[in-house]
Amino acid sequence: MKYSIGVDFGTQSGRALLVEIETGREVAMAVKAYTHGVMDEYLPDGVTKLEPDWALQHPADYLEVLQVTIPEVLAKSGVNPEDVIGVGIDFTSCTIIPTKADGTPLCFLKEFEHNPHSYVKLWKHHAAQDEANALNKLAEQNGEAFLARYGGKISSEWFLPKVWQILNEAPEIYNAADSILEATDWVVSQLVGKERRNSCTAGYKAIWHKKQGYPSKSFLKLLDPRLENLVEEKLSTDIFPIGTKAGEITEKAARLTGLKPGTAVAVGNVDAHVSMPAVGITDPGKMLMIMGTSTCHIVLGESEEMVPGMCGVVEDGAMPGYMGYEAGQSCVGDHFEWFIENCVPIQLQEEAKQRGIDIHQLLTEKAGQLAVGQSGLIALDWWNGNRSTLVDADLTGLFIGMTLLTKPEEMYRALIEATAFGTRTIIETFRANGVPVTELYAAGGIAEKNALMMQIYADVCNMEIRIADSSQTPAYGSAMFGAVAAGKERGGFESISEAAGAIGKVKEHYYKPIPENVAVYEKLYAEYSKLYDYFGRGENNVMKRLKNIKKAALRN
Ligand SMILES: Nc1ncnc2c1ncn2[C@@H]1O[C@H](COP(=O)(O)OP(=O)(O)O)[C@@H](O)[C@H]1O
Ligand SMILES: O=C(CO)[C@H](O)[C@H](O)COP(=O)(O)O
Repeated sequence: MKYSIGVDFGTQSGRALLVEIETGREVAMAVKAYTHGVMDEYLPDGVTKLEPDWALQHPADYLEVLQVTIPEVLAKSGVNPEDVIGVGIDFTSCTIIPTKADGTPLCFLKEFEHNPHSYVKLWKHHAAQDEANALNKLAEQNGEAFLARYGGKISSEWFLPKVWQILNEAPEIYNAADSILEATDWVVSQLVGKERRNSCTAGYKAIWHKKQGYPSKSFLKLLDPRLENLVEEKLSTDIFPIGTKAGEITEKAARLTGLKPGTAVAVGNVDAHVSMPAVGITDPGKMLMIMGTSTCHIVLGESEEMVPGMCGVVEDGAMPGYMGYEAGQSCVGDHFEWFIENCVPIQLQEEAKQRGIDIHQLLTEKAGQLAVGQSGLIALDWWNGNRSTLVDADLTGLFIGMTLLTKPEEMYRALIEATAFGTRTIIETFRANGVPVTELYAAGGIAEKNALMMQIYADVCNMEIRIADSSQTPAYGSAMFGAVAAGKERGGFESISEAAGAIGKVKEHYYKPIPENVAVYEKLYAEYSKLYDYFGRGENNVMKRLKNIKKAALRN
């Protein structure tokens, strides 16, 4: 038997999954929580305070994940490393890291360890909104064609606003960086000893196009004369398609991971996109929601359509041979996390403890006893801004309909429904703009853990939902890409579509819309849509004004 390992670098932790290639059997899994977690208040020195909307990570944590989880899956499974023929990596994105030419992250250097800009900017770092706004304004004025490929707006989560923020606020870091790259490519470089930038993050996050390349020098100069040579100075025009081999495990990486030197390593990928073949999707119209801290929506299309508010359309971005469309919601599980940390009374916490269940399970159980519409609540799912279709990180959350009788489980349910309405808005926007969405699939921690939530999504969207048959879908997808990198002759696959056909999998059980619920959700969705437009499209910018007042108050 031959095996492949997929390593999924999430928001809070990294996990490795060892897969038997022929059968798709998941043999062993290991998780390592990041030692430094998400740094959103202080640097590791404990004194350097971060401003609001920052979210950083420490690259040492990524190496630790490799060092801990790969030996662990080898030990747990008893598989001989000789029989592991491939490794694939996926990551959150856009998650970027400034490094020296030899790959050393700037935050590893003594001189920069107290400088926040030397660390990894995590996908949910939202402090480059000013740069994103300025970029969008100039791109629009200049008639830049790339803008439409990103739904009309470049998000503050993406590569260029984040890099520009470094330049604006810490030119010494910008100047010291020989390379600024996606964390997925950095980890791959640590395994194979050379930089191999992937087409997925280049396309979706760094405004790279297969035929047109990056934004022009003249546009970059218009943004800031110091950015004119950004591509030559900090990026690369050598972009490697997903589904190809980045290289092989070096002697150094072998010492770190316990793998054999020469093991094939796939070009890096993104947690969302890598999950498509894992559920067996290889053709257009089938939308996959990857639901966790945030949700990404990926769907394949035949033609390049310009969809307002999508995250991007990239040729070969998710599956070779197709246009890959991405949209997303910046905050899904994070809503529920916020809620359980801040809004759950002690009695409920005790009840969960006594019954030996998770507080999410308890709230879900109670929320499941409510009839649709019974709470009288609607929420706007913008606790971490709106990624699609408004592309605005400055929007914030909202509950409407609260009374003295409002219960925590009603609020929890309203948050679930809000995320479902957000997804429906995305689906309808795709459909209205020439990208068919005919089937719905879900993967990720939440799709597996929360049956009520999946039923609510089926009812709100009035679509059946099929669920990934792996609790580690991204890692499983990465293992498939690892097997493709190894190639057929070594016991892997010829192509990712062959792999998807052979071992892509969904559960037998799927969710079907319940007609009575669908009818009530139609009414609630109509109300949600009104609130969405009112607060999100400029009619009432109260959320932004409050944010400015807050920023001013924090400065004093
Ligand atoms: N039973 C549950 N129902 C809904 N959300 C949950 C449940 N359990 C955990 N979560 C949320 O799921 C998120 C974690 O999702 P997961 O897929 O495990 O991680 P990640 O997004 O980092 O890959 C957290 O934000 C947490 O609040
Ligand atoms: O933007 C994304 C992919 O393009 C994801 O939202 C981001 O990577 C975070 O993923 P997760 O919620 O699973 O931690």
